[in-house]
Amino acid sequence: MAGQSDTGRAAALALLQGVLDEKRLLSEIAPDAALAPAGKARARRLAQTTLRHVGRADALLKPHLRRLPPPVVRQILRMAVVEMLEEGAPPHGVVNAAVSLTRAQPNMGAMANFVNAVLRKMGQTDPARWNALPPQRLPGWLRGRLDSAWGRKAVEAMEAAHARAAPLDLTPRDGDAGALAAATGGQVLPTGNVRLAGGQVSALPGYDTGAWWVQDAAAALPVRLLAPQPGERIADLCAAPGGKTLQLAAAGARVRALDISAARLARLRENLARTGLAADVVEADVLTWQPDVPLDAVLLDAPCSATGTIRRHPDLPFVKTARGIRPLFDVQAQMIDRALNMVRPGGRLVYCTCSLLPEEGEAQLAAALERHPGLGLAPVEVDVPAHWRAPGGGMRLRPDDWSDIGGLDGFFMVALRKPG
Ligand SMILES: C[S@@+](CC[C@H](N)C(=O)[O-])C[C@H]1O[C@@H](n2cnc3c(N)ncnc32)[C@H](O)[C@@H]1O
Repeated sequence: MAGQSDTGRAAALALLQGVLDEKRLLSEIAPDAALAPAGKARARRLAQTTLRHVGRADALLKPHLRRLPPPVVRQILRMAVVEMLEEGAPPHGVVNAAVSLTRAQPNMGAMANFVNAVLRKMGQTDPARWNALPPQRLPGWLRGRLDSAWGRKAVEAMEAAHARAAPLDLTPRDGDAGALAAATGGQVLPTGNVRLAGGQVSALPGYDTGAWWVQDAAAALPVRLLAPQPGERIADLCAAPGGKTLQLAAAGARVRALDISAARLARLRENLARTGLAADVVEADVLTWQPDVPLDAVLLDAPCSATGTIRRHPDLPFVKTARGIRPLFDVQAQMIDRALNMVRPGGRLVYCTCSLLPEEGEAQLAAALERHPGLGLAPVEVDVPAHWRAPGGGMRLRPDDWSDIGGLDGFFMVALRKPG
């Protein structure tokens, strides 16, 4: 009978096939229902670690493959190499598990000896050789764009950042990062978040009472730029699953949290319930919705390529394409125009995207300023490193920033003021 770890490997293999062979995002692949929560988490972790290092595994495997094996066998080999060399799992167990997994695949029994022979050689690899392999490269289309935007050195630094899993950042509901750090054993970040190495979220102190929520330090900054005041009417457009809604509500604003996705809004409602915070939840399309009265401020966290989140979503580079992303640029511009329509004269708009592409950040800002004469940059009171400030206004954050303390998501954000 298969043990939990074998079942976990089979589930991880299914996730890898979904991403690498079927070009589906991990979030779109239902986890194996037969697995216990810990097994699901392990399968996801193994799949994600493999995705972060596929390029390095291929570099080691290449001399041993006279021709490419069938896709399923290729994924088994890649996963086993990463388990042995990146995770440091004992080769004997990994090789045996990979051979069993190969035998369990339809019509792949004859490949079992080949898998065994290749992986036995891989198991003898000097760890120093693995560690010396360069980080996995981004796909050509994305690498080219980032290279022309930020330069080759920056791209290599971002690739190195993508090889590392993201830490766990928490936002305290009461703003007291010091107390939360003391309770959880975490580190206070300059953004007012608390950083932990990882761990089971629901087991951390304060989870049940909703004393905090999980939110990358970079993702917590747009609300700080908006500087919500108690009683202000603020719409959080594209709100789900609601990290920014929670920040706005915790600041005492009267929040309308709007999103087009009912499934994602269900998660937002759960987050509100857990933290005991209040917002008016609206399922609607930003491109058609209009508030009944003009708003003091709007936060627009627009749908984007999400290329700033590759550290936590290593599946993205294998699934997203330049062609798939391009239509979003127009949507973002339309959303900015709609959002400005919702704000009262003198009101604020914060626009942000978790993207590394200037088309979704700096270029959107420049075009919006051109389309809307009188629209101005709002003063930014947040204390951030000078190099985060983008030359044309707003802030540019990259995953290779803060490399000594675990990095942060890539983002562009800007605060704008509508003419009075
Ligand atoms: C970047 S995510 C938002 C993350 C969220 N602001 C947070 O901090 O948790 C973008 C969201 O935009 C929503 N969305 C996409 N197109 C939309 C539209 N036309 N109208 C409203 N929401 C939309 C998606 O459902 C998704 O939840």
